[in-house]
Amino acid sequence: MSVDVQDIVRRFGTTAALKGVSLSVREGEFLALLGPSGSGKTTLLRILAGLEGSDSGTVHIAGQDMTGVPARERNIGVVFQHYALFRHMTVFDNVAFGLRVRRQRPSSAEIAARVRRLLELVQVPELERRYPDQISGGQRQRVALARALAIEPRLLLLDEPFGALDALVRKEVRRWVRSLHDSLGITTILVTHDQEEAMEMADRIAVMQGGRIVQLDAVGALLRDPATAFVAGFIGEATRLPCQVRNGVAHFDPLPVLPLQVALPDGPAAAFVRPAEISVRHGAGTASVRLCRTEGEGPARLIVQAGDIMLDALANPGESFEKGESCRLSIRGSHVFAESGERAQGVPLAEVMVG
Ligand SMILES: Nc1ncnc2c1ncn2[C@@H]1O[C@H](COP(=O)(O)OP(=O)(O)OP(=O)(O)O)[C@@H](O)[C@H]1O
Repeated sequence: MSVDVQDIVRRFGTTAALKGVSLSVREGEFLALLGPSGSGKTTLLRILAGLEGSDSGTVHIAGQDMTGVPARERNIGVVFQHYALFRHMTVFDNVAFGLRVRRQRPSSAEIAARVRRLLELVQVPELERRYPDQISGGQRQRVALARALAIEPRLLLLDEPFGALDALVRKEVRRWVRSLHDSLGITTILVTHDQEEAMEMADRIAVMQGGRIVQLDAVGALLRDPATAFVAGFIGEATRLPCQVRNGVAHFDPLPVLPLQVALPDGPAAAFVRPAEISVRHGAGTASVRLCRTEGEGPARLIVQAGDIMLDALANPGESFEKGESCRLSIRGSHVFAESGERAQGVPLAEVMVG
């Protein structure tokens, strides 16, 4: 089902948790709400679920206005990180719960058949008689998901559902949730502050900052074309380099980095440079290699110190550096933001001259 949010505002006392959020989620889409702590992700999710009201704005689900529709009538499955299973109920009873409290309660045989199908689906059929504290964290998340799916929701809301899992299990469970989404086709919204998780799971990502959505795009577009300096720094790896623009050239002084051609007005700016955009060469220079780490077959990852700034960089394939080695730096490209918010691509001056 599609979700359409228009201009939602939500205040808690003097705190504006949401400052006018609009969002359209397509039917069958997997969308992530990604942002730092306090950016309003959970508040938005709770408003969609009907667990929280808004001061103004509207929510439509499948074209239906949700104003005044209580949570239990929205037919939405919700999984929270701390939405613990009922401890005094078996796994079976936890999953059956949503069906038993329905106004039109299915027969016991129907409930049993559906619960068993769901436990098969989430791959824990053998656990139905266990209690929540007799199963692992990953299994608990699977059961919580089965419970959310039991009501055959038209929309699935996941609020940091993998946060309590250790790194290895988290990776496995999130791949599995994505493939489950692909086979069931339920529109899904995931709240997370983990960009790797959002990038791995979602079709599109809504980046939130300070109660607003600052950009909504596919991962590739967020990396290629960040709308604001915040997005450029928050999505993907990038080093922020302060610079001064003078006559269309960004100078990094006092850093030993070659200036870039940039179409921005004169004044202070910030360049966001990804590791692959930094070229490090052997040779006496004013930068030095602090760390050189080889990972598998890819190029070595470097941390290079230039003045007070540490830059993440990649070595050329096959090349490695000694710790402490002096080196020369140049930047192949970057996203540059003026203080006014204006943005431009920074390109090497040499290339401009050659081109
Ligand atoms: N019930 C509440 N009472 C008062 N303030 C609240 C309440 N709920 C949220 N807030 C405030 O609203 C803002 C947004 O909170 P929200 O939980 O939506 O952020 P979040 O992006 O989900 O953060 P996190 O990643 O830490 O969960 C925060 O400043 C928070 O302190």
